[in-house]
Amino acid sequence: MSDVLKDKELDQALKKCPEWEVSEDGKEISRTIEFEEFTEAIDCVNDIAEIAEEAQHHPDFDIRYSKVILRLTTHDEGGVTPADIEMAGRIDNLVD
Ligand SMILES: C[C@H](O)[C@H](O)[C@H]1CNC2=NC(N)=NC(=O)C2=N1
Repeated sequence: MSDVLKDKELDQALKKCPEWEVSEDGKEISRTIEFEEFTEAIDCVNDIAEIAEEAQHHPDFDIRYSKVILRLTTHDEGGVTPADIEMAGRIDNLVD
């Protein structure tokens, strides 16, 4: 059975991660983090990379100078699963 969260389950789960928003197609969640400098953005990506490796669950990163856009989805399932919510929470703990 698929682990993909239904719309209502996803809305409920994101109450704990209010910085994250659902994409238009509902298949991923994203968060944007802004820094003063490019090097801070890169440091943040490196920190997140460490926990992503540990969890074997990896966000997509879009680095735009001092801004980092993170996207999470479970590729194998074609949507957002509890693994994405857990990673979003771990990222929040790291950066907030
Ligand atoms: C085998 C390995 O665990 C899988 O390919 C993992 C790797 N990291 C992953 N990361 C994310 N975000 N989604 C996945 O479906 C995924 N799959």
